[in-house]
Amino acid sequence: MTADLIRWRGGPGAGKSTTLIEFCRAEVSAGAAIGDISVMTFSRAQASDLARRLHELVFLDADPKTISRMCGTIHACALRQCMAAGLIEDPREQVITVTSRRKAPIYEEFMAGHGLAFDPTIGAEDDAPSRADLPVGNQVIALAAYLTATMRQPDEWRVAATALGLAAQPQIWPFSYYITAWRDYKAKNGLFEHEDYIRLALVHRLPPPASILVVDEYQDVSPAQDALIRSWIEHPETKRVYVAGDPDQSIYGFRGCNPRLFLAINAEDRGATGPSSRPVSHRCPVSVMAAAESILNRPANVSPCIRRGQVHHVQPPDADALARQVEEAIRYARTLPGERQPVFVLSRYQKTGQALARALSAAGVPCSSIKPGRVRFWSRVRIGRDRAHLETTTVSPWTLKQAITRYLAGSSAIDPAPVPTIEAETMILATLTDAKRTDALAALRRLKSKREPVRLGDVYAWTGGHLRDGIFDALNLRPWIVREIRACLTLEQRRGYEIPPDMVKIDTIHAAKGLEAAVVLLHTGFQKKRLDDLTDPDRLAEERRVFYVGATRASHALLLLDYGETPVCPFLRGVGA
Ligand SMILES: Nc1ncnc2c1ncn2[C@@H]1O[C@H](COP(=O)(O)OP(=O)(O)OP(=O)(O)O)[C@@H](O)[C@H]1O
Repeated sequence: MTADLIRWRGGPGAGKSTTLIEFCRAEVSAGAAIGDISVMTFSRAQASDLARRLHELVFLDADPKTISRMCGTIHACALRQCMAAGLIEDPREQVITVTSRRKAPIYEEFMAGHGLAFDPTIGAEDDAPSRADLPVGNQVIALAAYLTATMRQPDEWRVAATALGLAAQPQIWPFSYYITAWRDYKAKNGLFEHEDYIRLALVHRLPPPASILVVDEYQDVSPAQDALIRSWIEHPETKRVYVAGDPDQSIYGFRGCNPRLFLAINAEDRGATGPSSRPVSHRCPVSVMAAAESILNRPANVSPCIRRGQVHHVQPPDADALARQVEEAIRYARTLPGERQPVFVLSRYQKTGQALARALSAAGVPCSSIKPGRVRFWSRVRIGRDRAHLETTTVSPWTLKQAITRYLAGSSAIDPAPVPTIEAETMILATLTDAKRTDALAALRRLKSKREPVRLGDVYAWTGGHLRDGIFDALNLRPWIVREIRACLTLEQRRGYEIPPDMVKIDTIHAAKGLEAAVVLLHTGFQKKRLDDLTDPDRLAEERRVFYVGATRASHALLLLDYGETPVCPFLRGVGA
């Protein structure tokens, strides 16, 4: 038996995720319980966004953890099914990813055993100047994942390697030998990469995670994921399936994903089923949509909302000007309705994003990333004045900045103003060492255990008196960290309000897929060595879709940002000028 299957199509902001949430609500009204529904999407960020929205709109009284469990990536759902079937017992040990530092020795052991060059810092992002320039070991790992995701037979491997841009180094053949060796190595050691347990679930015909399946961002499923979901659609326990997607937002071709799979499902169609049935975008205003369509080079599956919106091309010449640009974006976002309006700074490449984060931080604007851990500076740094004396203990520079603001505002050495414990602790860790630190932390713990408030006067007493500006010299941190905290305080004083790190999210366009921000600064840079890729029509189409996804994250203003040395992507020239 095949379950009822509804497919909802629509361009950016057409309400695909919202419609899926409405389908969930209808299922609940018809008697479904949380455990009867499984919501799947592409990335963890999207899964947590969906969980938040389901909590706000459908499962108001449910435990957030229960809702989080019902929402996950397709990978996470497959993994859970493999664990339930006893096929994977200990995912912490058995699931490996190339970017995990903890798992790097596993990859290194295999590479060393085969004499392959390998760089464990290179991840699965589509970031390298050219795939053919990657160390051979990294090419093997990328190709192995691609072959599993695309379910290629060995006689198709060579063609697949060419499609992935890996064939420029014929001297590294035979690829097939290394691919087989890597698969054998994982099988022998009971290890699984993400694509492997999708295949495992498929091979073992594992049952679906729930009887009602909801899949968002279907345009980015790989052939293996598509096959798994189809097997779940056909499973006798499955009652209904809702899928949503937009072929114009398919941006993971380099991992074997294919938008045609979404259109090939035999489903009842809703949403944008033809040129006359374009839904209205609830996100993208007229000017943003016009810019986005010129990037895509054809009409979108959605028409703009009635807002005019703003599109500009900006070219800040240095980090200070970049910081002013971001501050202006935040000032504008703060005028919009809604409590918190984040600003996204999005780039095609992770390296560019990191350079932008460094430049902004140095100029005094705190920032974070969409994917956890990519921009860590404002959440965690190690204590110590130089590299040779770094401790393993860390402090949050953002909490420290808040503590110093309070510290500098104190009127006297016995100021009774209360101080949050976390700030007091951060000040102690960042300024004191050895016995003085131990004593101060013990005093802080005593106050906590007696439930007495910590006073500013206590902090002055523990940290060597009311040093005023001298507190910066007392910080046991590397000088560049102290400089960035000072720069942040200077900007705050000038503008009169704080910009917390989560107000400025810097990441790749890929990481922002499915999400939205009031203002998007879209970096226009394109790797010089990959400009030739754009002569291939399929690659050009995918690159256009990538920047289209970036541009359409903006609900109010899109700023095309030229910054740094990388050449401007050719099809962005003139957009927003
Ligand atoms: N019917 C509606 N009325 C008002 N606002 C809506 C409606 N549907 C969606 N929205 C709002 O529009 C925005 C985009 O909605 P949603 O995320 O569902 O779009 P999407 O099609 O999934 O977008 P994307 O293509 O980027 O994944 C959200 O802020 C959402 O709250």
